[in-house]
Amino acid sequence: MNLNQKTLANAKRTRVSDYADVARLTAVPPSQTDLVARLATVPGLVRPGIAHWDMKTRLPLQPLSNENAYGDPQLLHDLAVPGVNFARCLGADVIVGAETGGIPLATAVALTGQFPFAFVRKPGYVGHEDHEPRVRGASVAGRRVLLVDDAVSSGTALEAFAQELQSEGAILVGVFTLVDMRDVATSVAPIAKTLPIEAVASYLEVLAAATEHGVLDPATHQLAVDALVNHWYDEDPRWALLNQAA
Ligand SMILES: O=C(O)c1cc(=O)[nH]c(=O)n1[C@@H]1O[C@H](COP(=O)(O)O)[C@@H](O)[C@H]1O
Repeated sequence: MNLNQKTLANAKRTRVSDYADVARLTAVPPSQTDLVARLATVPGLVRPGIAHWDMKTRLPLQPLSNENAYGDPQLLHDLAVPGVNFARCLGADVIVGAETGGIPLATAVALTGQFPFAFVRKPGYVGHEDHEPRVRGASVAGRRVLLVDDAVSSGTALEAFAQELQSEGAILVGVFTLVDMRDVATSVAPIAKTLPIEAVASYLEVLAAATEHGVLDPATHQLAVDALVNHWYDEDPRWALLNQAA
Protein backbone atom coordinates (compact mmCIF):
# COMPACT_ATOMS: atom_id res chain seq x y z
CA MET A 1 0.00 0.00 0.00
CA ASN A 2 1.56 3.33 -0.99
CA LEU A 3 1.15 6.63 0.82
CA ASN A 4 -1.73 7.78 -1.40
CA GLN A 5 -3.63 4.52 -0.83
CA LYS A 6 -2.97 4.76 2.89
CA THR A 7 -4.30 8.32 2.91
CA LEU A 8 -7.41 7.27 1.00
CA ALA A 9 -7.90 4.21 3.23
CA ASN A 10 -7.73 6.61 6.13
CA ALA A 11 -10.61 8.66 4.74
CA LYS A 12 -12.53 8.54 8.04
CA ARG A 13 -9.97 10.98 9.37
CA THR A 14 -10.41 13.30 6.36
CA ARG A 15 -13.29 15.77 6.39
CA VAL A 16 -14.89 17.29 3.28
CA SER A 17 -13.21 20.61 4.03
CA ASP A 18 -9.85 18.86 3.75
CA TYR A 19 -10.21 17.76 0.11
CA ALA A 20 -8.55 20.97 -1.08
CA ASP A 21 -5.51 19.85 0.87
CA VAL A 22 -5.24 16.36 -0.64
CA ALA A 23 -2.39 17.42 -2.94
CA ARG A 24 -0.47 18.77 0.01
CA LEU A 25 -1.22 15.76 2.21
CA THR A 26 -0.11 13.27 -0.42
CA ALA A 27 2.79 15.24 -1.88
CA VAL A 28 6.03 13.32 -2.17
CA PRO A 29 8.06 14.42 0.83
CA PRO A 30 11.21 16.37 0.01
CA SER A 31 14.27 14.15 0.05
CA GLN A 32 15.67 13.61 3.51
CA THR A 33 19.08 14.95 2.47
CA ASP A 34 17.55 18.16 1.25
CA LEU A 35 15.53 18.46 4.45
CA VAL A 36 18.62 17.93 6.64
CA ALA A 37 20.48 20.60 4.65
CA ARG A 38 17.57 23.01 5.03
CA LEU A 39 17.44 22.33 8.78
CA ALA A 40 21.20 22.70 9.25
CA THR A 41 21.30 26.00 7.36
CA VAL A 42 18.42 27.70 9.18
CA PRO A 43 19.92 31.00 10.36
CA GLY A 44 21.12 30.62 13.94
CA LEU A 45 20.14 26.94 14.33
CA VAL A 46 23.75 25.75 14.33
CA ARG A 47 25.78 28.44 16.03
CA PRO A 48 29.07 28.87 14.18
CA GLY A 49 32.44 29.39 15.79
CA ILE A 50 32.75 28.73 19.47
CA ALA A 51 31.73 25.35 20.81
CA HIS A 52 29.85 24.93 24.04
CA TRP A 53 31.71 22.81 26.56
CA ASP A 54 29.75 20.32 28.56
CA MET A 55 31.15 20.99 32.03
CA LYS A 56 30.24 17.54 33.37
CA THR A 57 31.93 15.47 30.70
CA ARG A 58 34.20 18.08 29.13
CA LEU A 59 32.80 17.17 25.75
CA PRO A 60 32.39 19.83 23.10
CA LEU A 61 28.79 20.30 22.11
CA GLN A 62 28.03 22.67 19.29
CA PRO A 63 24.83 24.21 20.59
CA LEU A 64 21.71 24.00 18.44
CA SER A 65 18.80 26.44 18.62
CA ASN A 66 16.23 24.07 17.18
CA GLU A 67 13.35 26.49 17.65
CA ASN A 68 14.80 28.65 14.85
CA ALA A 69 13.55 25.96 12.43
CA TYR A 70 9.99 27.04 13.27
CA GLY A 71 10.44 30.49 11.76
CA ASP A 72 9.73 29.42 8.18
CA PRO A 73 6.21 28.02 7.68
CA GLN A 74 7.14 26.00 4.58
CA LEU A 75 10.10 24.41 6.37
CA LEU A 76 7.98 23.72 9.45
CA HIS A 77 5.42 21.98 7.25
CA ASP A 78 8.08 19.94 5.44
CA LEU A 79 9.72 18.94 8.75
CA ALA A 80 6.32 17.72 9.94
CA VAL A 81 5.79 15.37 6.96
CA PRO A 82 8.09 12.56 8.21
CA GLY A 83 6.30 12.86 11.57
CA VAL A 84 2.94 12.40 9.88
CA ASN A 85 4.22 9.32 8.04
CA PHE A 86 5.64 7.93 11.29
CA ALA A 87 2.37 8.59 13.16
CA ARG A 88 0.44 6.72 10.47
CA CYS A 89 2.95 3.86 10.49
CA LEU A 90 2.53 3.48 14.25
CA GLY A 91 -1.26 3.85 14.12
CA ALA A 92 -1.12 6.86 16.45
CA ASP A 93 -4.42 8.45 17.51
CA VAL A 94 -3.07 11.66 19.08
CA ILE A 95 0.00 13.83 18.59
CA VAL A 96 1.43 15.18 21.84
CA GLY A 97 3.93 18.03 21.87
CA ALA A 98 6.62 18.04 24.57
CA GLU A 99 6.96 21.36 26.37
CA THR A 100 8.43 23.58 25.13
CA GLY A 101 10.50 22.93 22.00
CA GLY A 102 8.30 20.10 20.74
CA ILE A 103 5.03 22.00 20.72
CA PRO A 104 5.29 23.92 17.40
CA LEU A 105 6.51 20.83 15.53
CA ALA A 106 3.80 18.67 17.11
CA THR A 107 1.18 21.23 16.11
CA ALA A 108 2.46 21.12 12.52
CA VAL A 109 2.34 17.29 12.52
CA ALA A 110 -1.21 17.34 13.90
CA LEU A 111 -2.40 19.94 11.37
CA THR A 112 -0.70 18.29 8.38
CA GLY A 113 -1.91 14.80 9.26
CA GLN A 114 -5.28 15.86 10.72
CA PHE A 115 -4.61 14.29 14.12
CA PRO A 116 -5.96 15.51 17.45
CA PHE A 117 -3.33 17.48 19.39
CA ALA A 118 -2.31 17.78 23.02
CA PHE A 119 0.77 18.90 24.86
CA VAL A 120 2.54 17.57 27.93
CA ARG A 121 4.15 19.74 30.58
CA LYS A 122 7.86 19.51 31.24
CA PRO A 123 8.23 18.48 34.90
CA GLY A 124 9.86 21.18 36.99
CA TYR A 125 9.43 23.86 34.35
CA VAL A 126 9.44 27.29 35.99
CA GLY A 127 6.01 28.88 36.19
CA HIS A 128 3.88 25.76 36.60
CA GLU A 129 1.19 25.73 39.25
CA ASP A 130 0.82 22.51 41.26
CA HIS A 131 -2.81 22.07 40.26
CA GLU A 132 -2.20 22.44 36.50
CA PRO A 133 -3.08 19.39 34.41
CA ARG A 134 0.00 17.62 33.11
CA VAL A 135 -1.53 17.02 29.70
CA ARG A 136 -3.72 19.57 27.95
CA GLY A 137 -5.70 19.46 24.71
CA ALA A 138 -7.13 16.27 23.25
CA SER A 139 -7.75 13.38 25.63
CA VAL A 140 -4.96 10.82 25.65
CA ALA A 141 -6.56 8.21 27.93
CA GLY A 142 -6.52 4.80 26.25
CA ARG A 143 -5.21 6.33 23.01
CA ARG A 144 -2.04 5.66 21.05
CA VAL A 145 0.22 8.70 21.42
CA LEU A 146 3.09 9.90 19.27
CA LEU A 147 5.22 12.25 21.38
CA VAL A 148 6.97 15.04 19.47
CA ASP A 149 10.01 16.87 20.85
CA ASP A 150 12.72 18.99 19.24
CA ALA A 151 15.56 16.80 20.55
CA VAL A 152 16.23 13.48 22.26
CA SER A 153 19.63 13.06 23.85
CA SER A 154 19.98 11.09 27.11
CA GLY A 155 16.26 10.32 27.12
CA THR A 156 15.86 11.81 30.62
CA ALA A 157 13.15 14.21 29.47
CA LEU A 158 11.50 11.43 27.49
CA GLU A 159 11.35 9.25 30.62
CA ALA A 160 9.58 12.04 32.49
CA PHE A 161 7.14 12.77 29.65
CA ALA A 162 6.38 9.04 29.34
CA GLN A 163 5.54 8.83 33.04
CA GLU A 164 3.22 11.81 32.81
CA LEU A 165 1.48 10.40 29.75
CA GLN A 166 1.16 6.95 31.30
CA SER A 167 -0.33 8.46 34.45
CA GLU A 168 -3.04 9.93 32.18
CA GLY A 169 -3.69 6.45 30.70
CA ALA A 170 -1.96 7.12 27.35
CA ILE A 171 -0.29 4.42 25.30
CA LEU A 172 3.01 5.93 24.17
CA VAL A 173 3.86 4.28 20.84
CA GLY A 174 6.80 6.36 19.62
CA VAL A 175 8.66 9.63 19.44
CA PHE A 176 9.25 11.98 16.55
CA THR A 177 12.01 14.52 16.94
CA LEU A 178 13.92 17.06 14.88
CA VAL A 179 17.38 16.07 16.06
CA ASP A 180 18.32 12.70 17.50
CA MET A 181 21.32 13.41 19.75
CA ARG A 182 21.64 9.88 21.10
CA ASP A 183 24.65 9.47 18.77
CA VAL A 184 26.67 11.71 21.08
CA ALA A 185 24.98 11.09 24.44
CA THR A 186 27.23 9.69 27.15
CA SER A 187 24.36 7.55 28.44
CA VAL A 188 20.90 6.79 27.13
CA ALA A 189 17.88 5.92 29.32
CA PRO A 190 16.32 2.49 28.67
CA ILE A 191 13.10 3.99 27.26
CA ALA A 192 15.12 5.85 24.60
CA LYS A 193 16.67 2.53 23.55
CA THR A 194 13.44 0.58 23.25
CA LEU A 195 10.77 3.05 22.07
CA PRO A 196 10.54 3.62 18.29
CA ILE A 197 12.18 7.02 17.62
CA GLU A 198 12.14 8.75 14.24
CA ALA A 199 14.19 11.89 13.61
CA VAL A 200 14.75 14.32 10.76
CA ALA A 201 18.49 13.97 11.42
CA SER A 202 21.03 12.81 13.94
CA TYR A 203 23.16 15.44 15.68
CA LEU A 204 26.28 14.49 13.72
CA GLU A 205 24.31 14.64 10.46
CA VAL A 206 23.20 18.19 11.28
CA LEU A 207 26.78 19.25 12.01
CA ALA A 208 28.07 17.55 8.85
CA ALA A 209 25.42 19.28 6.71
CA ALA A 210 26.17 22.62 8.41
CA THR A 211 29.85 22.17 7.57
CA GLU A 212 29.12 21.13 3.99
CA HIS A 213 27.02 24.26 3.50
CA GLY A 214 29.53 26.67 5.02
CA VAL A 215 27.84 27.30 8.38
CA LEU A 216 30.64 25.65 10.39
CA ASP A 217 34.35 25.92 9.88
CA PRO A 218 35.56 22.48 8.64
CA ALA A 219 38.71 22.39 10.81
CA THR A 220 36.82 23.18 14.02
CA HIS A 221 34.09 20.76 13.10
CA GLN A 222 36.54 17.93 12.47
CA LEU A 223 38.31 18.48 15.79
CA ALA A 224 35.07 18.84 17.76
CA VAL A 225 33.60 15.64 16.30
CA ASP A 226 36.86 13.76 16.90
CA ALA A 227 36.88 14.89 20.55
CA LEU A 228 33.25 13.98 20.96
CA VAL A 229 33.25 10.62 19.22
CA ASN A 230 36.66 9.43 20.40
CA HIS A 231 36.33 10.78 23.94
CA TRP A 232 39.67 12.57 24.16
CA TYR A 233 41.38 12.36 27.53
CA ASP A 234 41.63 15.58 29.56
CA GLU A 235 45.39 15.65 28.87
CA ASP A 236 45.04 15.25 25.09
CA PRO A 237 47.19 18.00 23.45
CA ARG A 238 44.59 18.45 20.74
CA TRP A 239 42.34 20.33 23.22
CA ALA A 240 44.69 23.28 22.73
CA LEU A 241 44.20 23.06 18.96
CA LEU A 242 40.43 22.91 19.35
CA ASN A 243 40.45 25.86 21.75
CA GLN A 244 42.44 27.85 19.21
CA ALA A 245 40.23 26.83 16.29
CA ALA A 246 37.06 27.69 18.18
O1 LIG B 1 14.98 23.27 27.36
C1 LIG B 1 15.52 22.17 27.41
O2 LIG B 1 15.19 21.34 28.26
C2 LIG B 1 16.59 21.87 26.44
C3 LIG B 1 17.60 22.82 26.29
C4 LIG B 1 18.65 22.58 25.40
O3 LIG B 1 19.57 23.41 25.23
N1 LIG B 1 18.68 21.42 24.69
C5 LIG B 1 17.70 20.48 24.84
O4 LIG B 1 17.76 19.43 24.15
N2 LIG B 1 16.64 20.70 25.70
C6 LIG B 1 15.58 19.68 25.90
O5 LIG B 1 16.17 18.53 26.48
C7 LIG B 1 15.47 17.36 26.05
C8 LIG B 1 16.43 16.37 25.41
O6 LIG B 1 17.48 16.05 26.31
P1 LIG B 1 17.50 14.68 27.11
O7 LIG B 1 16.55 14.79 28.28
O8 LIG B 1 18.93 14.56 27.56
O9 LIG B 1 17.11 13.58 26.15
C9 LIG B 1 14.40 17.81 25.09
O10 LIG B 1 13.16 17.91 25.79
C10 LIG B 1 14.89 19.19 24.64
O11 LIG B 1 13.83 20.05 24.29
